[in-house]
Amino acid sequence: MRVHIATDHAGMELSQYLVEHLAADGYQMIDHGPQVYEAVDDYPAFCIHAAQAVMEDRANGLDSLGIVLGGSGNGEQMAANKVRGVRAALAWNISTAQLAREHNNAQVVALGGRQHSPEEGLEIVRAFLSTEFPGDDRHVRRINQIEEFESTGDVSGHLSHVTARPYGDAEAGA
Ligand SMILES: O=C[C@H](O)[C@H](O)[C@H](O)COP(=O)(O)O
Repeated sequence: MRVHIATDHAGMELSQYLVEHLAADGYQMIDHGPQVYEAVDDYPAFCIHAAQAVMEDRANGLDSLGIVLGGSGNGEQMAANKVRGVRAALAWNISTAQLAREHNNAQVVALGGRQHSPEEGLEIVRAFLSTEFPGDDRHVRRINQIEEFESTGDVSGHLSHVTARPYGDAEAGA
């Protein structure tokens, strides 16, 4: 399996550790940088580039996955999720990594390099990469609703499930 990985300065140590160990596991690792440490570099372009590469591979029939890293993983997840079709999940333990695949069919995992030891980060990423999406109907249905909104900007067809009730100050002003 091909794996695209990107980081910023805050995730570089983890990124290098993951590239080395995942390549030894047999994954085809594509490193989208940065290649040189710069303490003030910015995560969006690196992460977006890696996420785009995942989607390009998938459009060509490859089941590639992606890893985006930073200090928290938050901004990296946000950036990756701006790429059309990407479902990027922030994982902070093995369970959330597995659930990102099992329930959300995430193609990209985000991790915070400042939140985990390299060894722990590797185990979280291994859990993500080795878990399949079983395709349960309820999860497919929910993913389809996200994709519907992404392509149409509208989820009103599902609004029968949604209520918005004002409480507190909002109730007084309603
Ligand atoms: O969500 C963003 C990431 O955690 C970044 O890696 C982080 O904001 C970088 O922080 P700093 O520029 O203070 O090293």
